[in-house]
Amino acid sequence: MLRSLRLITLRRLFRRAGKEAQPDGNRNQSGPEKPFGPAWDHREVPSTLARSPFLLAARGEPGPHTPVWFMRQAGRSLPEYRAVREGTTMLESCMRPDLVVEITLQPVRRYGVDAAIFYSDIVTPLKATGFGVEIKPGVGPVVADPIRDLAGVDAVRPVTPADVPYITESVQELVTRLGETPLIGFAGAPFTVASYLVEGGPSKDHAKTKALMHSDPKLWHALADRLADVAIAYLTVQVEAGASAIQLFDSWAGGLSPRDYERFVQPHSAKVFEALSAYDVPKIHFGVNTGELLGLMSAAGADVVGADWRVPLDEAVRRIGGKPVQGNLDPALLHAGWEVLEAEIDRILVEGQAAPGHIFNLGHGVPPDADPEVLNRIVKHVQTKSARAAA
Ligand SMILES: Cc1c2[nH]c(c1CCC(=O)O)Cc1[nH]c(c(CCC(=O)O)c1C)Cc1[nH]c(c(CCC(=O)O)c1C)Cc1[nH]c(c(C)c1CCC(=O)O)C2
Repeated sequence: MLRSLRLITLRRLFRRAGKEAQPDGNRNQSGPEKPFGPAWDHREVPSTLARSPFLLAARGEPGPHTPVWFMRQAGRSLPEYRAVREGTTMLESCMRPDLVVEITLQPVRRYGVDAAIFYSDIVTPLKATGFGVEIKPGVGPVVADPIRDLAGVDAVRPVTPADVPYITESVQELVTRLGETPLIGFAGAPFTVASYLVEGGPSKDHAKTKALMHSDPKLWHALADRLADVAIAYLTVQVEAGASAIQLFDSWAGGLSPRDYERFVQPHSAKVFEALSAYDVPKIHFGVNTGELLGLMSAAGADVVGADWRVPLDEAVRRIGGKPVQGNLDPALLHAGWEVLEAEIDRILVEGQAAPGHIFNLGHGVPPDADPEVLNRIVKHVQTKSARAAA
């Protein structure tokens, strides 16, 4: 019954988008020059979570349309977020399942994105073990005692499920509420989290962190190895509670040379991916300004690699070895007007066809001043423009 209802809904969606099967079953009329991959067999309706557009693309399989979600889709750009967050600090809000569930669902409700991302932060698991970290509004994570020695490393420890009952509870509730929309769990990668812990807060050049790597490699590797364990523990809690995919954010790795990345960072991120391979969930890896690192980040063990706007998406696909790709609209263009945006989106959709699966996203997070109406229009455009003809 449910299955046939979904079939009808999907057929209606196809029709609304003006998509009819072509003789070769391989093309919709309104798309750009190149076809959007192989025809999608409508008899294989994604009636389960496993066949949702996001999970199909992440596994490199064809689906009904190119899935779309946004990094930082939950957050200050949404008035409903600002309303529920009033009077609560960021890290407090992460410990309240009622708020976590509501905030995670807000962009799904508003935009109909193809995936939800768990509302939390990369420093939540540190805070949960009593580590001295706060999130300063408009600034980011700030650490009371920056790490300088092995005693500092010992203050960092992975969470156990008993430390974070609110994470398990929030994920379980979300998975129930989201139904066929996948929930992405996430963690900060060892380098990006280490940068906050060594610098004491946000940094543009990561100078202290880089100096530490080279001057005291033993201490660096001890810290990065511990942070790999932190990420593994945090991701494991989310996956055990029902998250369908994970994303490891190495947002600031783009500040490193490939040589330093390979020596000081890749083994630790690889440890995280290796541990998570025990679960049947796609693993996404993302960083900003990582054009020169895409191959190495892919080789760390990701199933899907995210790219920012600095590398054309088809070139990114080549660099990551032909894996599924995520990206890569420049968030700055959210303010450039619809005509510009539409052309960019269409170009990205075409370039994304170089990959066995493409997940549409921004090249970095939604800025706080983004217009939700613009994001809504992007979602609808990606989903209709990329809709594949039924076979
Ligand atoms: C580097 C990093 C952090 N946190 C995160 C990263 C990696 C992703 C990236 O590169 O953006 C990850 C993160 N942080 C947040 C999410 C939630 C889900 C989502 O993407 O919608 C995710 C996935 C919520 C958040 N994390 C934060 C906010 C804003 C806090 C608020 O609303 O008060 C949100 C919604 C705080 C935070 N936390 C951090 C920063 C830089 C900031 C912004 C500080 C500011 O500008 O105020 C550290």
